[in-house]
Amino acid sequence: MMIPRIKICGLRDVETAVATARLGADAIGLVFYAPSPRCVDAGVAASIVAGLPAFVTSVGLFVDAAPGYVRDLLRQAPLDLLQFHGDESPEYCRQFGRPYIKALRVKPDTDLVECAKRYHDARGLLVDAYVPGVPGGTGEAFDWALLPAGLPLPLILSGGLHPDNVELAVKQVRPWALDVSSGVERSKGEKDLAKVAAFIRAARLAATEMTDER
Ligand SMILES: O=C(O)c1ccccc1N[C@@H]1O[C@H](COP(=O)(O)O)[C@@H](O)[C@H]1O
Repeated sequence: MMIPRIKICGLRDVETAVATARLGADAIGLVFYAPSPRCVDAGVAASIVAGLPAFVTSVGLFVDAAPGYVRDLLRQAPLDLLQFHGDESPEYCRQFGRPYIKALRVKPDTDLVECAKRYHDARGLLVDAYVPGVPGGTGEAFDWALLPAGLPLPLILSGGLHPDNVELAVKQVRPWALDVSSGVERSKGEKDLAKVAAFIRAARLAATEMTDER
C-alpha cells in the first residue's frame, strides 16, 4: 500500500513548522479562521511559507471566508493549496484558480460519491467528523465505516486522529492522506513535537506492515 501523505494542521510559528517538516510531514496547514485557537495572520503565514523547505506543501484552511479575504491573503502568502472547510460551493472553491481540497463533515446520510462528483476538480476530498456548531479541529473521530470504497477522488482522512489510533485508521481506511491537528497537541493550539513524531512514525509503520503482509 502507498505510504499515506501526512498533513499536520494548525502551525502558528516558523520554528515549529520547520521542525514538523523535518520530522517528515508532507504538508503544513495554516488556519485562517478567527474563532480557532490556531488562527494565524497574513504576516505569520508569509513567514512560515517562506521558511518551509522544498517539497513541503503549505495549505491554507478557510471556513466560508469572504473571497476578498482569501485573495488578499494569497497576495501576501503564496500558499500551495487551499482547504475549504465550510459550506463553500464548487464555484466558490474554483474562483481563486488555485488547487484546492474540499472538506466534508460526514453524517450517516452524507453521499460522498455525489460530493466527489460535485467537486470533481478538487485535488482531494477531506473527511472530518460532524460536530454541530463547530466546523473542525474538534479532536472528534467519526465512524469510518461510513466511508465508501472507490471514491473517485483521493481521500484525506481527518477527525480525531492521534498517535494511538492512526495505525488502525491506515489499515482500515487506506486513505491517500491523513490530516491531524488536536491529536498532536499538548493543549489547544500548542503543537507537541514528540506527538507529531509518534504520529508520523505510527502511520508509516502501519502502511509498511500492510505492504509486507501481502
Ligand atoms: O484546526 C482548526 O482549528 C480548524 C478550525 C476550523 C475548521 C477546521 C479546523 N481544522 C481541521 O479539522 C480537521 C480535524 O481536526 P482534528 O485533528 O480533529 O483536531 C483537520 O482537517 C484540521 O485541518
